[in-house]
Amino acid sequence: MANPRVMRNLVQEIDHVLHGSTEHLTYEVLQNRLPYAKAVFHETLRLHPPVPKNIKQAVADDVLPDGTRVYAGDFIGYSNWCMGRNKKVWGEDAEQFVPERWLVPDPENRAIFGKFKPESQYKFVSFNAGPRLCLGQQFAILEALVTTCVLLQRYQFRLTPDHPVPQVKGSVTLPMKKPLMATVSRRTDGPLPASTLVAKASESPLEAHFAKEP
Ligand code: HEM
Repeated sequence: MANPRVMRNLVQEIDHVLHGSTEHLTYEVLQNRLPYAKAVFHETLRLHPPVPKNIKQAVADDVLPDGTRVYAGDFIGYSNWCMGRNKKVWGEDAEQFVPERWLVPDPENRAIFGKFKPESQYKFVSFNAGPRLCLGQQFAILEALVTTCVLLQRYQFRLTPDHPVPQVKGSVTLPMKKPLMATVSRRTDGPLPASTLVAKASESPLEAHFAKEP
């Protein structure tokens, strides 16, 4: 809602793939045909991880990649909220909401927004990493995509005018301090026809994003 460009692209992808119906909302479609929606979900969790910090205990002596010694029994805390915003990890635009960072061109498929490119679980740690990776990760992604598709096919969401930047409370999870105030109205524009999609490759948001890269 705070990013009209992303919202427009998201609605266009959903309309283009699903044609205003939930009939085509299959597992295959959710996995492979909605790369932009998947990118928006991952970009949201990168900047707003529902588990924003964590603590682990070393089971054996070890040395971290930067040379720090760790001894069995030591506790190590880390903030994935900070990791998600770290420019050394995500680049200069780390604090910007840019779903395109999760997409690569897909010449075979010719999908308008390219192909979803997952990151290493040790870089994108919102679902933890390693042997104790979130067991529900794939389920959570599918659930989020289904909900996004169903809602955006039917409703339009707008932040109330002059909405302040939402603040979060410090907690084990990441609750908001105040409710997000929005206006929800039924969509009257119907599914956007494919002709309103990115007309020329040079106007593709994905290519525009890549064009910025050195
Ligand atoms: C956006 C949604 C979700 C996020 C961000 C998330 C994140 C996480 C994180 C960070 C952990 C690691 C906690 C730790 O041990 O330090 C975790 C563990 C786990 N999650 Fe999720 N989770 C999500 C949704 C789900 C769902 C929908 C399910 C089940 C259907 C689920 C099931 C589990 C289970 C069983 C574990 C424990 C895995 C283990 O310790 O081996 N999660 N999740």
